[in-house]
Amino acid sequence: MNHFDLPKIDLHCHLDGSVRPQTIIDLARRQQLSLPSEDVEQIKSLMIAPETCQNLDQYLSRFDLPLSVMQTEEAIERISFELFEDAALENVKYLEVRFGPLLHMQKGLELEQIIGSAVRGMQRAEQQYDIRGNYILSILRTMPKDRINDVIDAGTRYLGKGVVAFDLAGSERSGFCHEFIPYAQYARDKGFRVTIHAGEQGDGQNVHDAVALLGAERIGHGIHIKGHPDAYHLVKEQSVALETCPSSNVQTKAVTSLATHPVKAFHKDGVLITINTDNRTVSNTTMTDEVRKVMAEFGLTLEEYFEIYRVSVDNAFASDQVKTELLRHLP
Ligand SMILES: O=c1[nH]cnc2c1ncn2[C@@H]1O[C@H](CO)[C@@H](O)[C@H]1O
Ligand SMILES: [Zn+2]
Repeated sequence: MNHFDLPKIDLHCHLDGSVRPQTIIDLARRQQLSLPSEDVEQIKSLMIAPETCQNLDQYLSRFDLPLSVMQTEEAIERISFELFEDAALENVKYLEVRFGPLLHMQKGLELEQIIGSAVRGMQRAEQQYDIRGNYILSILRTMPKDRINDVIDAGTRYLGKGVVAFDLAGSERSGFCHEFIPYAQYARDKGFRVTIHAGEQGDGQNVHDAVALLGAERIGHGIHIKGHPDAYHLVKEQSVALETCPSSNVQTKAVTSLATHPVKAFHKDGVLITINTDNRTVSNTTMTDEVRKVMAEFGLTLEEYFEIYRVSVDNAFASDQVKTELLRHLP
């Protein structure tokens, strides 16, 4: 099967984890920043998280290097454009990219400039390639909460014009949802859709809480609903789609191996699952690779692949018009 040619949808992809290594080198030169190395292979190896990460936190240590060059409007615009370009060139037809605007203020950029730059890069790629997209604004759970509403306010200007949703990301502790209820509510009141990273490193209860307390319509990963009947039933009953990211899930030890990933079991049992990259560079992957790996490991038929593609369309935070276009790719 030619996985490259299949139409694909990626609903869970981080901007800062998907930067081309060569772009890091170019931008560092331009910004007169010193890098640990100027060799593209070296930079690549510093960015890719090992298969043997101890946990999610070790995986998350790989983001400092890309973030160091993502502190200007030009850099953010370029990286956004290149990510959509890379995805379009492997037949990704729709891509939702997320990033944490608060991580891009080290050199004095304002939130609106940061979000605007990301959106402009995406729109430039949309004009040039057969791809559509949207942005999701992530809040890092470990950061001070005093500027969360500022991110939501700045993003509101772009709602429906490139920004669609609110997310919580970063290190996952048990019970984190309780602290974020008013922020998720504020985002929903402003018109943001909600997806939350949960059940990746933390337990199934986090997934339950993300849906019940934060109004999550989708869950980033959600692996640990396996073994948590309440969370499992809630996800199924409320048709919450899981954004699984198989390679990343192996790296962060959300699963012990691809063979033990619950993606196929969930799908067979009627849990809505989607296949995504998480981080193209940090997880050293593409949508083609993720689809190939899952289809090979679990012997998925083309029909099953398109069932999953349809789940992605149904649960995308896209306009009806874009969804109609995406459904045209079904055989
Ligand atoms: O799989 C993940 N789980 C939780 N947080 C993540 C994951 N991948 C990336 N980030 C975090 O999201 C931030 C904004 O893009 C990144 O800087 C990283 O800290
Ligand atoms: Zn993620």
